[in-house]
Amino acid sequence: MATQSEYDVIVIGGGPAGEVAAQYAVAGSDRTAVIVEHELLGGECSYWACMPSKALLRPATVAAAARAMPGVREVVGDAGLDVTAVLRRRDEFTSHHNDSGQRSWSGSLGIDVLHGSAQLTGERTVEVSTGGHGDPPTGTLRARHAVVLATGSRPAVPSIPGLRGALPWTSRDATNLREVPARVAIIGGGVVATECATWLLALGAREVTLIVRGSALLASAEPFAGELVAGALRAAGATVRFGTSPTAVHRDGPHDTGEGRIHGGPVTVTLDDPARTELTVDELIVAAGRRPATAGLGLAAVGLGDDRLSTDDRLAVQGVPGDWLYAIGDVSGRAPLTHMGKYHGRVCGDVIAARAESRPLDGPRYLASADHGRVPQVVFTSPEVASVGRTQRQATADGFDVEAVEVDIAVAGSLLLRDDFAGHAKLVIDRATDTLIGATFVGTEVAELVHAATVAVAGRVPMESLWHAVPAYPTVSEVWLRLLEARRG
Ligand SMILES: Cc1cc2nc3c(=O)[nH]c(=O)nc-3n(C[C@H](O)[C@H](O)[C@H](O)COP(=O)(O)OP(=O)(O)OC[C@H]3O[C@@H](n4cnc5c(N)ncnc54)[C@H](O)[C@@H]3O)c2cc1C
Ligand SMILES: NC(=O)c1ccc[n+]([C@@H]2O[C@H](COP(=O)([O-])OP(=O)(O)OC[C@H]3O[C@@H](n4cnc5c(N)ncnc54)[C@H](O)[C@@H]3O)[C@@H](O)[C@H]2O)c1
Repeated sequence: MATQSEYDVIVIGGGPAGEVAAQYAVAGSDRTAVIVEHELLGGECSYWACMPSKALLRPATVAAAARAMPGVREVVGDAGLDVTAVLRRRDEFTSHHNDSGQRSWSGSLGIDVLHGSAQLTGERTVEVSTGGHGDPPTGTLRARHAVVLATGSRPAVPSIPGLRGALPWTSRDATNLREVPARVAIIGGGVVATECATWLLALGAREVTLIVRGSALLASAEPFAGELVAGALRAAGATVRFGTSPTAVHRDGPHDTGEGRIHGGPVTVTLDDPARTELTVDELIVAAGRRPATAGLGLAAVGLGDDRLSTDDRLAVQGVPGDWLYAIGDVSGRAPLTHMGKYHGRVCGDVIAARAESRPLDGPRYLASADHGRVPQVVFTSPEVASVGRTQRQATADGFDVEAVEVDIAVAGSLLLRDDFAGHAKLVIDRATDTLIGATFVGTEVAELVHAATVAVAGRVPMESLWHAVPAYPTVSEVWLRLLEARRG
């Protein structure tokens, strides 16, 4: 059990959001904090999500760039990736699922870490079971100032007959794969599905089929993003089936062989198309979204009626008086991205510190305003999709009178990067204020382009001023000039 039972701040969940909240809540003070974590300190992001997925994707990007470059392609040839070496590097990125580095970090800040499952039992009171959920509690902690819920999210598994019993892969298996299935079907057409299809093809999967119930990949992005990613996945050998969902799943001999290993015999997926098409694959991956991890958190004990949390912009949970309960990161139901969870952690930690010291919460520092129309995201497919703020469709739905401008990315910098560079960019401009409210870039390695757009959106920089932000030559950022020129006509 903990070295003490009373802390200034108790954080439930030691993912990126929880860690940062604890750090900011105690920074420069003698306040005490504990993080209760039932798996590994560092959370989903470090061991099963961002880190392993990006470690699997980067070698494919580098190999494709090398193969596209005369003078280099003659040296690298057509050979596929060295799968063993890629997986070894992936395992280094996830610290072989050893969180001692994270624990040293928290120790260096004076933050205690308690291994166990936590649940709320009343105001400022948290019960911890060191065994797991459902086990008898092993201790009760009390928070003097705040309890922060940072429990993340869980994959949603649709109720399709036979699906759960077939022991399909979730993103945890796909990011921690130990063997590459030759034939794979993926349920979903969102971020996990498209990134996962990209690395599976690069690692040598022979048949990859995306089963997409809607009519687009990456449906919440600008439509051209999903179209370009679908085209690239098909060119790499994937099959993308739109407008269809599985109606039944059957597996011969499902067997829990462990994370990232093929879970039994062949899987047959029946689709709801008129032909009742059956796909037979070696592994099925569920990438159908994620749900906030609120189950078993004891929300009813603090008067919350259901399992959905809603927070104000100080990240305090609404419906709980006294400003002692906060929710951040994926569990908050706000943008489910690591950088946004860490941002919540910074805002929430600062709010807790100010309230503990009876300081006024003046100024924008204490409000998580970036959640509203200013969220950046990069989808690390090939091509990448980098975006911030609202799409044209979202902006119109939100009542903005918008102007959109778009161009292909074909500038000196992009041609220098790759002879075959292909990409597209779009700006969404609010006519009333003449400021940028959304931007999307699709193309090879456009990830680093998005922060300039984020600065313009967050800073409400007038379009007129952007004209004087001169992009260096020759860089892919010259696309900004092309966009502004296209707008001038
Ligand atoms: C495959 C994949 C790839 C992704 N790639 C990216 C990316 O490239 N960039 C990006 O920004 N985002 C990415 N994401 C999203 C990102 O992983 C999440 O947004 C991020 O992990 C959320 O952080 P968090 O701290 O809110 O939750 P988590 O990282 O989920 O951490 C929550 C922690 O709480 C613990 N916990 C839960 N309940 C309890 C309890 N009752 N008691 C004690 N501990 C508990 C869990 O064990 C976990 O460690 C990806 C997601 C997936 C699935
Ligand atoms: N690079 C990144 O930033 C990154 C990478 C991976 C994941 N993530 C985060 O993780 C979250 C989860 O990703 P995701 O891809 O699982 O979710 P998503 O919401 O992006 O996509 C879910 C997909 O599953 C489909 N779907 C949902 N329910 C279904 C059902 N019952 N039957 C068939 N299809 C169904 C949806 O139509 C959609 O295509 C995302 O919100 C994203 O923020 C981020």
